[in-house]
Amino acid sequence: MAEPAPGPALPSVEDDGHETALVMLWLPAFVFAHLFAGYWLLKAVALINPGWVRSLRCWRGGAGAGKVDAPAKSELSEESLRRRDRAASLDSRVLAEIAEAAEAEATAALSAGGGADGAPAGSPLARHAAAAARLVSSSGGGTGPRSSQASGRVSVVEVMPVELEWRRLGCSYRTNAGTKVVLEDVYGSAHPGEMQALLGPSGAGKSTLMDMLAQRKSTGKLAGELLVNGRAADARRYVRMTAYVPQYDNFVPVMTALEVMQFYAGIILPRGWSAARRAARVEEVVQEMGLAHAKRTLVGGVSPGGLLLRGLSGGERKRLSIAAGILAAPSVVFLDEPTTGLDSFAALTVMGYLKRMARDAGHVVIASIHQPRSAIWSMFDAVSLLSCGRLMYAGQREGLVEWFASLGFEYSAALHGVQSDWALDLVACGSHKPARFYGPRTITTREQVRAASAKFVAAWVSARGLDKGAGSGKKGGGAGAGASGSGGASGSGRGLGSGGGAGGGGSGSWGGARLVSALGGGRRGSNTAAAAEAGLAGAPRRRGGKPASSAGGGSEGGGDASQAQSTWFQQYQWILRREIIMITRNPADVAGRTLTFAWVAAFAGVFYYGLPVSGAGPRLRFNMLLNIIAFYCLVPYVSMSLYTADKKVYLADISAKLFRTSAYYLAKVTATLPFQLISTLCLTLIIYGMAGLRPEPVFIAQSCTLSTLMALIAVQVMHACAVIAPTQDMAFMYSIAWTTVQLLFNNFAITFKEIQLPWLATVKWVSAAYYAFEGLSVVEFKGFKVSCATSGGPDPSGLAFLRELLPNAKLLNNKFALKQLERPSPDCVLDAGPVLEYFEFGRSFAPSALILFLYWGITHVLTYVALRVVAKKEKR
Ligand SMILES: Nc1ncnc2c1ncn2[C@@H]1O[C@H](COP(=O)(O)OP(=O)(O)OP(=O)(O)O)[C@@H](O)[C@H]1O
Repeated sequence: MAEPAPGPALPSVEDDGHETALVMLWLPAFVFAHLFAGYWLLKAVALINPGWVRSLRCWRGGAGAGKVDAPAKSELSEESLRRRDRAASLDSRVLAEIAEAAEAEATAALSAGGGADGAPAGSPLARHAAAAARLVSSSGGGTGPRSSQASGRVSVVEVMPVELEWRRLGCSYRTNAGTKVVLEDVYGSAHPGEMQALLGPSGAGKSTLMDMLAQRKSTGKLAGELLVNGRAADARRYVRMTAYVPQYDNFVPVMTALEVMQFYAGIILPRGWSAARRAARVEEVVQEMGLAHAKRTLVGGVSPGGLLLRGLSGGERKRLSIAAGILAAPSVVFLDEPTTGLDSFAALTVMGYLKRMARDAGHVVIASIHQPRSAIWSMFDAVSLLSCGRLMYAGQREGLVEWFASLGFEYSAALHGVQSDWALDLVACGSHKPARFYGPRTITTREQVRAASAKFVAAWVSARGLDKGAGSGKKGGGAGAGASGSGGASGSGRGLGSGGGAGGGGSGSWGGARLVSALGGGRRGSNTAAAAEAGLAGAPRRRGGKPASSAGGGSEGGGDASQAQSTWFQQYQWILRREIIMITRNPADVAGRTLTFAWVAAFAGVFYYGLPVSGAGPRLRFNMLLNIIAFYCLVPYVSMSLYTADKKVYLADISAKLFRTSAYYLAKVTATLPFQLISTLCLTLIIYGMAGLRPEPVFIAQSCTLSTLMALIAVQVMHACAVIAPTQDMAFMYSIAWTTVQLLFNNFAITFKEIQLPWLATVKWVSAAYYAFEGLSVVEFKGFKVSCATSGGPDPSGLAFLRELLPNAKLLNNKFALKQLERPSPDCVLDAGPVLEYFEFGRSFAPSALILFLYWGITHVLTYVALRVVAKKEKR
């Protein structure tokens, strides 16, 4: 390969100009990386820990200059912190009501009047019931649906009232032990303005029932029918007229409560709404849910990367979930155990808000709940009680005791305490129940559960005329099964058999014809502008608009449901905004990654600092180029937790059908790409400059392009693995498999022609490292001249040069060659090109860059397809 030839002036590390140019490459990149990361880090810290900023201002302004209103966190005792949080979790209106309720409690305790729920006057139960009643009565009594206008507020939207009825619901799974029936023959109904509890012992089937009612269940063998205003529910529309508030939310910890609401408003409110109207609706719901004081507070929690952020209290967070759920004024709101994880006071507050929301705006609220305390229990209008997948009772809350009394199971307030506790104890089977705790008669076996359930179902079916065939549409306070009296007693006129006409196509149902017409998009007069804009089932309707008349003749199937969603571009914009917030406010993301890249590059740069342009040059340069590629393959591992956290957020959103995957994916790429480019470029420039690779701008640009593409591929592969793999550990395994291929199949440590099994060499085609290494090597070595005489040291001859370049070469034993090379002339240069020939590297920059670009594109397609597949597989 030695080919003495006259050539251009050689670059040399000793050359001042060259060295300066390279320093000018890496030093600014290093400084920029720190300024850039520092900027985002400070912004994140200022948001996460405003106390620091306040202290900084104080310090800058001198003692006393920056008056701090609240005592610093450290100055507060645990108890005062707790009290402060508790006070902050309630708006003044609720506090006033609670104070009033407490006063009423005291009065009730002294008075001789009758207690609620049949509890003795003055008992804790009666006092709690009174307190709860006061808590939710902001504007007079009554349990029927009422508009928020009635309570003196003018709302931006109005809820479309919806009547639900479900019949013969069943669910079973195939298991190794045979078919497991988890729900059988479950009936029920729910009415506008009603808050209904799904109650039952653990494993009774509450979640299964709620998932079925919310039409979000896709596993198991499902049976039965769900009627919306007397008609079979259209799944697509139904999902849009309902909201499902899961037990655990999936909010981004670094977003404020207001930003969360704005995001949901941007996505789920109708596309035609102006920004001002959206903002008004957000403000309205924030006020409704008592979150006004917490608008600028971070949601908080554990951010991806493990940082624990202080934010909203448990109760506020739950209310934020509910607020996000009701933004689009859904007709039905399902809540999976809304009080789980809350202390009893926060639980009472949340349920108080829900109750008021149902009653004032006319939502149907259905919540599964475990052991509600008495005050919460008394807020429910209706209850469905399950045991072992069987329906034990469904109807007005007040009718529960009466129904079980008719079966011979007596309730005693003194012995059993809260009715809900008694009911749960009564229907729980499979264990011994001593009479001194449970009373003389109780249910202990599955057979007894089945018998009691069969009696209730028979009573329900008969009360609704379902046993005489569908379509009879029994209307009004249908009696039956001992619950009728309580239905009447509630003043709502809804007993066990009341409400929606059974299969009557709306003819006998409450408001059914009117609603069906409105859903179908009937007549779109100017006074129903919002509904027309939305054009969807259950879309928010402008307050004051008359309901669309049935004369419009529309049917439930006639509307253009797709108009209900925000446009693809709106979704893109809002997701983009959220993504930028997510990555810039998470110190482990943009700032952390940029700093990691900069320091990895600096460390490697010190290691390879000022590579010689002598015989050892090519070997060391190859080595360094391969190491750069290895860094690119390894560094994205630090972000694996971010990718898996992203997947969780995506799955939660997509299962709620919030947006399209394509909008999400493009927004994500748009948000992350600039930051990825910046950190990668910093890494490349720092290492390139410190090592002293070819200083000409064209080579720098080409090297940066190839390196960046390689880095983007590595990042994208990690992302794809995080999406494809079911767990983070598996994601690591998949990524390691890919990285291993990159590290082995690059043609350097072992060339492809040296691989003993020829078929194995074909793996090189999937090695991005191979394409990148070839491209970078060609850029570095093609036309690169190495001085024969620059090796220095005690032996400045070409022999020393050769020994550096080819330490194991047999050539060095050849006397003839040695003689020729012993005394190279001072202007002797060697072309490094033949080194490329040895590795069979010939592909020039452009095709290498193109291949890497396509590779990158394929990884994106793979990630996108994987996202769609996992979304489909997300079953409940
Ligand atoms: N995929 C499944 N395969 C088999 N059984 C299942 C499956 N999903 C749920 N189950 C069973 O269905 C029954 C009802 O479960 P579900 O979660 O609805 O009860 P739950 O009343 O909500 O219980 P909890 O109050 O403990 O959450 C349980 O016995 C559960 O083990």
